[in-house]
Amino acid sequence: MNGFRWQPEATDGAARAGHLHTAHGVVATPTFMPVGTAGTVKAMTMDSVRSTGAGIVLGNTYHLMLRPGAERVQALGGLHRFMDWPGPILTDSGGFQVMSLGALRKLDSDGVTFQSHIDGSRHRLTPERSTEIQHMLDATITMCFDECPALPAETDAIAASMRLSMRWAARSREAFVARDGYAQYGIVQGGTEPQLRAESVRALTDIGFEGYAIGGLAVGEGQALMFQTLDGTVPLMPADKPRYLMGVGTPDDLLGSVMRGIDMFDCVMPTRSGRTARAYTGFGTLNLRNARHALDPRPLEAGCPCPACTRHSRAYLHHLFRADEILGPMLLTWHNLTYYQRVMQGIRTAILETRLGAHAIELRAGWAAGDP
Ligand SMILES: CNc1nc2c(CC[C@H]3O[C@@H](OC)[C@@H]4OC(C)(C)O[C@@H]43)c3nc(N)[nH]c(=O)c3cc2[nH]1
Repeated sequence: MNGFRWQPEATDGAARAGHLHTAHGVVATPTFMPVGTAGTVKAMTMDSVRSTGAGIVLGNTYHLMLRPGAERVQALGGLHRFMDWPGPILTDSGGFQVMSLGALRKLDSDGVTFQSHIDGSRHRLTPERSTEIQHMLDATITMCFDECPALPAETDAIAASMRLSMRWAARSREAFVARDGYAQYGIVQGGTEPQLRAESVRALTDIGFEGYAIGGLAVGEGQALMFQTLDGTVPLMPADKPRYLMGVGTPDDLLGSVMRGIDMFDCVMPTRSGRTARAYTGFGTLNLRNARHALDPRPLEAGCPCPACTRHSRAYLHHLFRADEILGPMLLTWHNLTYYQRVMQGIRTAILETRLGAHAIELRAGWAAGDP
């Protein structure tokens, strides 16, 4: 019996609330996973990440294999000890980053050869090597090595790419070393084509994984097409396993995706925006570099428990960004991650109380209202 399991708790329509039990602790779902690409959630200490309410953080094969190197992280005790994060860690398999970051790359049916965007050195990733690297990192949740095709693309190109990813999923599963409380997720591909998505779900469930991700989305297709693809794909996925939508998204994306049956999310938005003075709040987003904040003594968001909101004013945050002070990105990243966790906690409570529909209307009204 693998100690890893997703325990359902309540449903409201297609939305689910539950607990993910792993070797590194239990996490409530739906959950938002802060992105810790190179072994750090940028501008945050692990204590501050924990204080936002985050349960799982993300790491990444591509970045860590290039620097400091998977063998070094393993020699130092694995990623949990390296970054001092005792909770669960999910690592992405690197394929997506090679396609979006690798300087030069050659894709073949066996894997991908690429040049590091850091120093130009040559590397190769295959399903076996990606799975081995994630094992060396001691990832709690390992992702299959896949190819995420750029959209829009011809249907036959999407089909060929999905079928390659399914062959790579089988090889990733073969290479996976099962351990109690650890998991490997398959990644559903197929672009926005319902039949191809259905074929991909069948291929992955035939192999059998502890969880299933939906990949190939949040690549510019837009929210309507993303939701339409979820509507056709999620009902085909195993109901008793966790569902992870990769790379998503804005708070509105999270709400609509939870309502369509998604349990897990990752997105660089709250952290990347925190470094560029964009604040996420219950009344929409705010650009703190804007001059209108220069003399505003109010907290960024009334009721937010984060240090930026409990100890400082908008005027101070505005000053920090105008002065290019490191504390600006630190405080605003802390705020944005806190806000994302509060959104997920509010959605989770609404599911437990079977009032997600009403809660969704309240959230959307707040986002539309703008700054009070
Ligand atoms: C933003 N939209 C988006 N991201 C996607 C990802 C990667 C998600 C990773 O990329 C970073 O977000 C840009 C995150 O930070 C690290 C830690 C690098 O990992 C996260 C995907 N990954 C795989 N393996 N397969 C996919 O089909 C896929 C689709 C995505 N769509």
